[in-house]
Amino acid sequence: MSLYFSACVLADSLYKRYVVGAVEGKVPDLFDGGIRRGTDVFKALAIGAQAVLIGRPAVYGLAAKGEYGVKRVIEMLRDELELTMALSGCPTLNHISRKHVRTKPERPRSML
Ligand SMILES: Cc1cc2nc3c(=O)[nH]c(=O)nc-3n(C[C@H](O)[C@H](O)[C@H](O)COP(=O)(O)O)c2cc1C
Repeated sequence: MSLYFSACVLADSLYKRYVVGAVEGKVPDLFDGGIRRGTDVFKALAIGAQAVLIGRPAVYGLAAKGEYGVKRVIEMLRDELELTMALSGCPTLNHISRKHVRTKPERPRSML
């Protein structure tokens, strides 16, 4: 996700303008691809997604431990997301916002 996320945040204004802007709430804004941990879910929601999709992590869980493995993958993502929310001061999903993530150009300012 970090590479994927870098691409996303660098294109953040384009994403907002042409994706979120274009659909204008007419269709759900789903983030698909590269979700591997709860922090990835948090970042996707912060840049405007309403939900995320997972593909390979569920398949990996299935291959390792069958139905239980898929359940564990989802539990781990949820637990990591909840921890990230707690550490970020977000009591609910609605509290996650764009101000919780920084793009590469914004980074030096945040380090002052
Ligand atoms: C086993 C498997 C089958 C998939 N089949 C389809 C498909 O039939 N049509 C489709 O549009 N995407 C399909 N995908 C792509 C997923 O919907 C998703 O876009 C992709 O896995 C990226 O998410 P990930 O990084 O979490 O794997 C498939 C992915 C996997 C792993």
